[in-house]
Amino acid sequence: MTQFSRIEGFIQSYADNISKVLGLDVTILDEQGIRVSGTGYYQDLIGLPAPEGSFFRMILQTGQPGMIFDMKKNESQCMNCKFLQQCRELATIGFPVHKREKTVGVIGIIAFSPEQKERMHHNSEKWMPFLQHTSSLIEHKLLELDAELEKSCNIQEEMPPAVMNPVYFAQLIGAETGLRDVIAKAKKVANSISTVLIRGESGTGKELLAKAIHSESQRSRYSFIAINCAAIPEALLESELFGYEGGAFTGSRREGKPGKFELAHRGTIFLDEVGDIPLSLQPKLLRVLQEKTVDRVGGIKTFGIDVRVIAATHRDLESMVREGTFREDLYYRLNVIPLRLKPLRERREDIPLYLQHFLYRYRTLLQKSGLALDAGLSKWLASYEWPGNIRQLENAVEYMVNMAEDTTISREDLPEYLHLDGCDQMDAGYSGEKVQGLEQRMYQYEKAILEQFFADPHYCQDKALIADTLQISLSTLYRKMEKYGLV
Ligand SMILES: Nc1ncnc2c1ncn2[C@@H]1O[C@H](COP(=O)(O)OP(=O)(O)OP(=O)(O)O)[C@@H](O)[C@H]1O
Repeated sequence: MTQFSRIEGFIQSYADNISKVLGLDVTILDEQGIRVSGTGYYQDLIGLPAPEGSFFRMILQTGQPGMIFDMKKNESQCMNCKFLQQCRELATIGFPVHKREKTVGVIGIIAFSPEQKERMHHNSEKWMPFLQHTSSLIEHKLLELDAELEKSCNIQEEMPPAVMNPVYFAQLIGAETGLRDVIAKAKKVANSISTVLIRGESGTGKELLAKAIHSESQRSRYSFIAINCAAIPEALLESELFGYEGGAFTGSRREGKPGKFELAHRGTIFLDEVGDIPLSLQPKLLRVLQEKTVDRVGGIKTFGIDVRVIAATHRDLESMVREGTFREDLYYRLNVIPLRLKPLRERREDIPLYLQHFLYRYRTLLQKSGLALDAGLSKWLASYEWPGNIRQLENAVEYMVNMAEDTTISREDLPEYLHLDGCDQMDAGYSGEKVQGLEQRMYQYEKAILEQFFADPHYCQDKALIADTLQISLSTLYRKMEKYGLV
C-alpha cells in the first residue's frame, strides 16, 4: 500500500471531476505504478499495475510531464510498452504528482476517439497548468495526511514507556553453545525494522529472545508490549490489539482505550502465538503491518504508528497456510526474518548449564545455599527429553529445591511425573546409559524412521511419496518434519 491508498476517495473524486470538465478519460497511478483511480475504460483497471515500459511509468521515473499526440507515430515513448499491440489510446497527456520533490504518482488524461484527440491537441497549453494545479492539490492532501499522522504519533509519544527489565543476549543461557547461531542472527537484525518470526516449541525461550532483541535495539527506551493472541477470546482480541473509541460497544470505557499497537509506538510489539490469531482478524492485522496505521474499533481516526513487530508461534504455519487457516499474505508479511529456537533435546549440551542456572536461582530465592544435585541424578536430568523445554526444566528444579531436606538433591526429590518417565530405573551408581520412558522411545523411533526417508535419495525430494508410503497425509508429514527439525 502506498500513500495514495489512504486518500483513494479524494483522488477518485478528482479523476471524476477532471473527466467531466475535459470530456476525456482520466487515470491516476501511485508511485508503484498501480492504478489508484480511473474513469470510463480505466474504472475496471483500478488496483492493477500499469504496463511495464508504458508512457506513464516513464513519467514516474523521470518526474517530467509529457504528451503524445499520435500514439501510433510516437513509438519511441511507447516502444518498450508491453501493452503496445493491444493499446487503443490515440493521444495522452501525463503529469507527475510530487511530494517534497519526490515523484509519487501520475495523473493521465487519455483520448480514445479522433474527436477527443483533436481537442487535446488544441487545448494542451491550457490543460497543462490545469493538471499542474490538480497535481499540487493532491500533494497538498498528502502533506496534510502526513501532518495528521505525525500529530497522532506525537500524542502517543507523551505516553510513558512500559517498564521492562532489559534482557541482554549475553544473559541467555546457551548464547555461546546451542543458541549461538540464532543469537548471532538476532543480533544482526536487532536494529532493523523488518519483522521477525520466532519459531519454536513451547518453553524454548521465544519471548525471552524477543525481549533481548528489543533491549539491544535503539527502541529499548520505548515500550516492549507483549500480547498472547491465543489467550484472549476472539471477541476481545480486536480491541486489545487495535484499541477502541468510547462507546464502541456495550461495556466499553467511555473514553475509549488504546490498543497494544498504539502502546508499542516507537517500541516493539511481541505477537505471541500469532498462529492462533483468528482468520477473521488476519486481514486487519495484515493492513496494520503494511500501512503502519491503526484504526480503533468504532473509530474514524487513523493513528500512525512506528512499531517493530516480533511474532512467535509453535504452530506449523506452512501447513496452516495450505489448509487455509492462516492467510498466505500475512504469513509472508510476518516471516521476513525467521529465527528458530531449537528444543532442549536438540541442544543437550545446554541442559547442564540450565540446571546450574536454575539451581543457583532457587537456592538463593529459597535460602538453601548449600544445596547440590546428586551426580547420577544430574546425568539423568541431562539425558531427559524435556518435552516442556526450559520452562519444564525450571519448574522441576524449583520443585526439587523446595523438596530437598538435606544438602543433596536426590531422586526422591523429583516431581512425580519424572519418576513415571523412567528415572526410577536409574541405578544408584548410574551407568551413564540413557533411560527413557515409552513416550521418549516412540519419539526417537518415529524420528529415526523419518530421517531414513530423508536420507534416501529415492524419497528425499518427494514428500508426497514419503507421505504415501507411510500412509499419512502430506500435512501430517509437514507437521512431523517441523517437530523433528527436518525442515
Ligand atoms: N536462554 C534462556 N536462558 C535462561 N532462561 C531461559 C532461556 N530461554 C527461556 N528461559 C526461561 O524459560 C521460561 C520460558 O521461556 P519463554 O516464556 O520465553 O518461552 P516461550 O517459547 O515464549 O514459551 P511459550 O511458547 O509457551 O509462550 C522463562 O522462564 C524464561 O525465562
